[in-house]
Amino acid sequence: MPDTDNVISAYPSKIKDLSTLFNEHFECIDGLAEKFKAALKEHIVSDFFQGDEDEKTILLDLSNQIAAIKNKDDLFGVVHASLETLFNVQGFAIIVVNKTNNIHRVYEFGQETYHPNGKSLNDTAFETVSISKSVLMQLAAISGPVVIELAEAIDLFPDMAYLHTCKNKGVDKFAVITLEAAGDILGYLLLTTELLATEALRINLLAGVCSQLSIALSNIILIEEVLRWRNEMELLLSVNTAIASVRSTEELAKVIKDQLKQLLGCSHTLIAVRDANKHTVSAFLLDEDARAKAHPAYSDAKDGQYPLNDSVLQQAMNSDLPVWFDLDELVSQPDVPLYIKINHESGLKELIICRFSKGEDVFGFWLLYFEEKQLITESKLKLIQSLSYQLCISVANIIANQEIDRYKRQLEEETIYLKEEIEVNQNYAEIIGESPAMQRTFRLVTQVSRSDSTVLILGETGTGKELIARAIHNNSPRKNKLMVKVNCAALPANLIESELFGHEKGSFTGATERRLGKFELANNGTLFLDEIGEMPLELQVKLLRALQEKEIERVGGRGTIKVDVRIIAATNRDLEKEVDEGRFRSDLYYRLNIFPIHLPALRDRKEDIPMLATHFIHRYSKKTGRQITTLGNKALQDMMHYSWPGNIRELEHLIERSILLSSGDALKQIHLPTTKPGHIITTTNWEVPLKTIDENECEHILRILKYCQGRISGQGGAADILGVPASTLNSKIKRLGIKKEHLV
Ligand SMILES: Nc1ncnc2c1ncn2[C@@H]1O[C@H](COP(=O)(O)OP(=O)(O)OP(=O)(O)O)[C@@H](O)[C@H]1O
Repeated sequence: MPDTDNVISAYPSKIKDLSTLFNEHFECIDGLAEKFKAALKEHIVSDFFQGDEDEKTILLDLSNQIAAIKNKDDLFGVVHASLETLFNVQGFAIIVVNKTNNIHRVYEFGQETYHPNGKSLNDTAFETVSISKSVLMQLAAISGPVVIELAEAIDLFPDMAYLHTCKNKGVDKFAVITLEAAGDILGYLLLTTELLATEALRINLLAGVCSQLSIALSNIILIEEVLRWRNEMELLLSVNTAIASVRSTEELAKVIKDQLKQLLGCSHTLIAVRDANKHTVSAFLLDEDARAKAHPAYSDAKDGQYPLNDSVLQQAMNSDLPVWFDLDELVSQPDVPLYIKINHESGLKELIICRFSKGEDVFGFWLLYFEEKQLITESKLKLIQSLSYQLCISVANIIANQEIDRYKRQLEEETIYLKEEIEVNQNYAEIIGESPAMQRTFRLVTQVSRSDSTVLILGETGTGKELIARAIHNNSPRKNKLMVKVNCAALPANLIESELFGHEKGSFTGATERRLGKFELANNGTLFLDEIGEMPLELQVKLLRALQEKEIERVGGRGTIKVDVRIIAATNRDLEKEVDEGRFRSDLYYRLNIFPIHLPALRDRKEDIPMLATHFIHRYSKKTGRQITTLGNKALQDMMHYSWPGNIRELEHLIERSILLSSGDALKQIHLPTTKPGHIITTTNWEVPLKTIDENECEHILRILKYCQGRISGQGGAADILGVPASTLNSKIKRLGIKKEHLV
């Protein structure tokens, strides 16, 4: 109930004037004045009660409308309507303060909104702007409605379109009213002060509107939070499903590109994993869209190996939560890592790093770069953390799959070698030779086998260099590991490096998968470098380095890999001569020539021929199902007088062929080749071989086939030279039992 005396005393001059008038002119006015006073009092009281009732009704209406509000569009509609009706307000702004990382949303609403950057109302309403810490502090000092100058308000919120609109309209003062709910400051309402001056008596009404507004605002913030959370959960679920089905780095890169980057609003991401040495990390998954790609140092940075304990990674390694970095601050510190430097110089502002760990073991990191500052909210950090757990599992799976693939390939290759070894062991079960030269060789083999020394086996083709190499390996402490053979003459120069040292996926055209080199495959075993004299000069340097450092680097790889390999090299070239003529590096020659073994040519140990011949007759009789029990004297004599340019291999093949061409249980004849340049037949007791027409024909066809390297048809082919149609030659070949292997 208002105090009417006080109200009347608020109008003293008017009451005084009235009573003077009445005193002077009317005696009876005294009684009327009392009545007037009573009436006025009654009017003021009733007016007051009416106003109070209106406000209550308005607030009740407002509260009903506010209760139905679901989003900020509804809120602006209702608040605008009530402010306009109650206070004739044309425009207002609501600033919602989000304390996390000083991110603030400014919701503006006004007519004819003007924006300094020429943006329209649709662009500016609800825009998100960041507010400096000092402004925040000034705002926090506001408790009730305060009046500030327009210039002051623009200083606080230079980008607020609403203020610029007001400036255009000539408004020079503003009221700032704090919006609070349950003791928390939600934000601020900005209005013109004109309203406060003219509606001074309705300040309570304004406070009522503001408290309703605060409730609605806090509801909207909660609804928004729930919706955002629900959206994030949905996205997280779909990303999780996508990540769960990822099997390769390519698939992972696609999920990151198509879903994660958009979800997190980051410029690019990178996954780094720990290297085999366990002290450094290097890139595992690079982002194709990395801004720093144009940076001159990008290629160095991308291929770099970074210590796990560098100033940046160390912090992420020690934190269970994602760690947030300001790149401006980071680069001002000493020893800033190259990857930070190039990203900062490419305009990136912030970085979040999550660690990947299996239990206590940190095996990698996820780096997310942002182009703008202060866009990382607490909820985004939580989201990043949840995603990093999924990514961690996915990356661990990919690495495990790669390892399995690698082992599978290694196993496949090892199986090939083991099969070869079994075959070879069957072949090489016996090394035949009783000549003093071979006995000397056996002694050397026994001596060197026990050590890890590099062995260089020299000798003409077919003298048994590989056989001796296997004997050394099989008698060495490494015999339970592989002996891996590389034929340096059989590979194109550009492939030998990858054959020896392996390659990383994508290191050259055709390198579709990471591949182990022979060095790695022979780890803890023996590497047999056959035909070492054929190795290209440029690769000789790399081989020398590998032999000296005992470590190799894969083609396209980052960093070196330690290997423990025993080297046995062989050549039929005169390496000293090769060195003199500049085709073989002298330093590599000295590195290989630690323990040379010279294998004698067969012509220099003819005393071994009968034994070798018997050995091969047994082997091939068995193989062909024949029962050859005798070697004719003439056949033996022929062999003893032949020069054997192809050495034991030639002897072996000739015996096989002769067995095929013979009949009965005696091998009476060895089908030695006729004179060829360089193949001097040293037979002293020349005898005319008594051959059948078929045998002669067979020999002649074989000779021509060899000359044509097995080509039958076409110009210059065997049929062409022999002057018969290809079909005729084919049927002759069939009839005479000539096989491919006879051409060797
Ligand atoms: N002492 C030996 N006793 C039995 N067989 C032998 C002997 N020496 C070589 N051989 C046979 O000769 C064939 C060729 O031997 P090997 O491949 O070891 O020669 P190589 O010197 O390495 O030849 P290349 O220089 O052409 O590579 C083998 O199939 C093996 O059966």
